[in-house]
Amino acid sequence: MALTALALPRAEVLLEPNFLPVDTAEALLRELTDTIAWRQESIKLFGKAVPQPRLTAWHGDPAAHYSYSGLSWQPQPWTPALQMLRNQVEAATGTRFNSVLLNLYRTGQDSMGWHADDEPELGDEPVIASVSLGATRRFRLKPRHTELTPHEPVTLELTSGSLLVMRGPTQRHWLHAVPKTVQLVGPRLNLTFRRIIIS
Ligand SMILES: O=C(O)CCC(=O)C(=O)O
Ligand SMILES: [Fe+2]
Repeated sequence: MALTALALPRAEVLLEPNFLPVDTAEALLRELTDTIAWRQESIKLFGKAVPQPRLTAWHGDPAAHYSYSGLSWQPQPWTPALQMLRNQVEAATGTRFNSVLLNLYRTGQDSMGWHADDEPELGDEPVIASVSLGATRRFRLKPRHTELTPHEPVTLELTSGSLLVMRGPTQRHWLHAVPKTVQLVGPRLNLTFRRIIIS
């Protein structure tokens, strides 16, 4: 299997559903769930601290500082498991990454709202490589400006072991989200590998 491009205007989105074997994904899910120092961060909304509906962790090279949703992140060091996965993702994408954001969606009530990964630290056309482990969740994409990019929202089912890559102008022209679901789903762990531009 290889990365396959989706036919979307003003975007480069590629998907490889079976990037990791099922048992590898299962073992990695268990190891990361148990060993990562998960935190529930809060974001300021209208001056009020609102806990994010998911757990997060940030690992990377020491120089890869990052701000995300108004939060400032100092990366934790690479663990052997994260380092090994980074090597595989770099080989599959032909891109170097210096950090990874981990998100743990504990239940169907955990989610991520509409956003683009367009922070200045990521540069003009960032490559974001996203590995999913555990429960299948819906990943939605929609144009930022429907006049410029007329297209219906797109829904992908991100299964355990899948690799999704967003690159080129995707973050400039599209938003993405992981909506809540009322279905009874187990935990899902997502890792987005990124390259922070170190100034
Ligand atoms: O969980 C996902 O699939 C998406 C995560 C995401 O968009 C992000 O970390 O910026
Ligand atoms: Fe994102």
